[in-house]
Amino acid sequence: QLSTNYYSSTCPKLFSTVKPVVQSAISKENRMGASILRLFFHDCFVNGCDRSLLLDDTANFTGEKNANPNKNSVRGFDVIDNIKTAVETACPGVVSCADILAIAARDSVVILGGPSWNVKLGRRDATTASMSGANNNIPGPSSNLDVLTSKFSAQGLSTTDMVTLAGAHTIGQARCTTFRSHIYNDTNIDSSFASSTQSSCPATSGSGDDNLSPLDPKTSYTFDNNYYKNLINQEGLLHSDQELYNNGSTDSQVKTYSTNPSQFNSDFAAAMIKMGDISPLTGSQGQIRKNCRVVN
Ligand code: HEM
Ligand SMILES: [Ca+2]
Ligand SMILES: [Ca+2]
Repeated sequence: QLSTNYYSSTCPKLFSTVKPVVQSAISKENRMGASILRLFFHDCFVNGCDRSLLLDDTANFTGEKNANPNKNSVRGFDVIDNIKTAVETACPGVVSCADILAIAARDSVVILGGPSWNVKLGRRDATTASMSGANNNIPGPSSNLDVLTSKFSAQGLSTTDMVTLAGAHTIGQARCTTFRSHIYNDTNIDSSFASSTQSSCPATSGSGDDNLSPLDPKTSYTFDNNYYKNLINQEGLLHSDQELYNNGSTDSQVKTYSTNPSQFNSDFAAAMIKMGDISPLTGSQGQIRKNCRVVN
């Protein structure tokens, strides 16, 4: 039902309106591309890619921003607002926030050197959100391979898709609280990587919880296949990262990607399209929000 040319007559300048806003946000702060890509994932796993995540909490509405996987963690909402403002100027009332984020996620990957793909469009925006869905559906950093597999499977994504999409951790940063246990307690970690990471993440819970470390230290701002090389070197930052290469069924795919960047790139593009297909609102469902943070 979604199509790549959905706005070709109603908003022909859509792509050329979105990309410069994404570009300037990344130029201002390199990390922002990663943050936008993650917004897409955390939204699509809760009621599909309906941008439930973008809705602000109000006195009588509880959204997803304060769910555990999102609180003090997801970021980039102001950039989505800036894109929406630019798109509303070009084509008022036509383009959904749902589609804007799908385009912005693609543009972020491209700007950081990753693959491109044709974004399917025609999604509409939710009028509801689900805090419990966010808490239950989005896998946490201490998940083992079985939990990761089942949370992706619940969204119609295969284990192969999961290993591919986890390659998004080739960019961006994580807070100490999300990897403390891995770097202090796990044994499937390179010892010098563990000690260097420990230097900015104190062992005691409550101290330095928000200190950041790069998910892929060597090429933190480049979308490449280096994440998989890290896993083979036992340099995954999160417990969940290293689970993908821990003598299990996904080891072979990690190995393939570590030596074959073009296969990773083409699989990543295909998997992003697949994730973007999760339960879209179409036709008369939902609405085209005027402001991505509030229901019309
Ligand atoms: C496989 C299961 C996954 C788990 C357990 C996981 C977990 C995490 C955690 C704990 C963080 C750090 C958050 C923080 O400290 O605030 C993070 C960051 C990130 N995740 Fe994932 N993630 C997964 C899959 C994905 C997928 C599928 C994508 C996108 C396709 C993605 C994109 C990102 C990005 C880009 C960042 C860095 C964000 C930034 O720097 O602002 N992750 N992830
Ligand atoms: Ca959603
Ligand atoms: Ca990288």
